This record gives sequence, C-alpha cells and structure tokens, in this order.
Amino acid sequence: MPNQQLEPAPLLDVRDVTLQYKTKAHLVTATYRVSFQVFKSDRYVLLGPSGCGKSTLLKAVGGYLNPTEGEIRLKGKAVCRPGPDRMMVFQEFDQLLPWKTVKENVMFPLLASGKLRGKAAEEKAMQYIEKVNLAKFANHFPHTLSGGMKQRVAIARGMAMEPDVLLMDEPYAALDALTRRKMQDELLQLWDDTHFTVLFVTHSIPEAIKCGSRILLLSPHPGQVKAELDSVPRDVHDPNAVKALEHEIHKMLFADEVEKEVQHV
Ligand SMILES: Nc1ncnc2c1ncn2[C@@H]1O[C@H](COP(=O)(O)OP(=O)(O)OP(=O)(O)O)[C@@H](O)[C@H]1O
Repeated sequence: MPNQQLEPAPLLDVRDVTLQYKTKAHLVTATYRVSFQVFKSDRYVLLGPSGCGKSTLLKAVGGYLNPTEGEIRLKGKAVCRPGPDRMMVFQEFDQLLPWKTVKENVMFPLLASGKLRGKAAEEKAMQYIEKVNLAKFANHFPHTLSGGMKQRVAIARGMAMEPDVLLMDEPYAALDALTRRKMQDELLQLWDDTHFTVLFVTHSIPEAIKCGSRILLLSPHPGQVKAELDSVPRDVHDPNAVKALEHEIHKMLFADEVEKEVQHV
C-alpha cells in the first residue's frame, strides 16, 4: 500500500455561509458566503470592523441561527441547534446566575445537560475553577467578584463541559486595559495547559495577534472573507514581527477605505 499523507479533517468546517436577519421592514445580510476551517487546538480568531458579522457567525456556529446558504459542520455533522459540544462565553459580565456560588455556576451546565451528577460534577467544576485560579472563591457569590474574576468563572464554566470548541464573543471587550492583558495571558496559559480549541471574536488587531494562532479577516458589512493568516508564533519574541503583521492586517482591513479616501481628494 502506498504511504498516503492524509490531510487531517477539520474539527469545524464553515462552508459558503450566508447569514441573514429577517426583520419586519428589512432583510439584513450579515455575512456573505464565508468559508473557513478550524482544526483541533486552533486558537482561531474572527477579526473585522464593527458590523461585519463576527458575532452572527459565532451565533451560527453555536447553532442559534441557521445559514440561509451554505453549511456548518462540526466533526462532520451539520450544526443546526445549540449543543454541549459548543460552549459560548459572552462579553457581558452578568452571564452568571447571581443566586448560585462560583462552584454552583460552573456545575450548572454539567448537571443541566446530564453530563455529570453529584460529586463527579463538583470535582469537574473544581478542576476548572482551579485552572482559572479561583479555588479560594469557589463558595463566593458572583456579586462579590470583580469583572475579570466573573469572566474567569464564565470561562471555567464553558471549559468544564470540555466542549469540542469554546466560542468566545469579545470576552474582554468590557475590561480595562490592564485586566484585559491579564485575561489574555491567562487564556494563553490555559491553552498551554489544555490545548483546547477556541473560536474567538474580536475587533482588536493586537488581541487577535496575541491570542490567535489563525486569523480570519472579514470585510465590512456584509462580512466576506478578505484573507486568512497565521499569527506570529508564540515562540517568536520579535516585536518587529508583531508590528509588521499588525500593519499588514490594518492595510488589508482598511484598504477599501483608503482607496475611497484617495478618490475623494
Ligand atoms: N437581531 C438582529 N436583527 C437584525 N439585524 C441584526 C441583528 N443582529 C445583528 N444584526 C445586523 O447584522 C450585522 C452584523 O452584526 P454583528 O453583530 O454580527 O456584527 P459584529 O461584527 O459582531 O459587530 P460588533 O463588532 O460591533 O459586535 C449588522 O449589520 C447588524 O446590524
């Protein structure tokens, strides 16, 4: 038998996906024929200007919105509804249940989905609460935590389900710059520990380069794929390489606007 080198199958395959919202007065096309593939352990970033459909794409991968055109497959199976194999972390701080402690919040989806029960759910929850450095706060209620800590609980809750892919919608958008940087470092540390697969939405170019391994650039509304790039590998500590990629991405994202501006002059 010839020794065939097979390409690994993508974990997530988004193919020619057009997403639309039907309102009473309008039909809004959020993305137009977007395709990309996410492989196991990718830190895959959707990057683009406000309104280009990043959150809508994430919602569709989450199964909350079905494509008008195209198809989304996870491990080869078409996505058509939400499922515990895709856990979503939102940007809002108040995504935790205020009447439950940190531990109870993290246990909640494990119990509600029937994935684990009793002591096993508690142990799994504690394992991830420790990973996000909140063991001391396991019995605290959300209102006693800072915004960054609440966000870590939300991440622990998503990760405890051990989904095939963790979906994060601008998870740090509402944090101050210092906490944001700390949270980005923590995300990367968690990734070093567990190599989870994450699909991450941001409109920050530096955040995409820092946190992502692959970056999909989307055009302004309606979002179409402009390019797909590798980020700067994390073992390359050359600030010039980062600056050069930032510049390249900026040029690609805003090239049309520059052309328009030039025409106006
Ligand atoms: N529920 C909705 N009903 C109608 N139109 C919507 C709805 N949600 C989003 N849109 C529209 O779809 C387009 C894409 O929105 P989306 O929120 O996905 O963009 P985004 O890239 O995530 O933006 P941002 O970076 O500002 O969060 C926008 O034109 C938006 O106005």
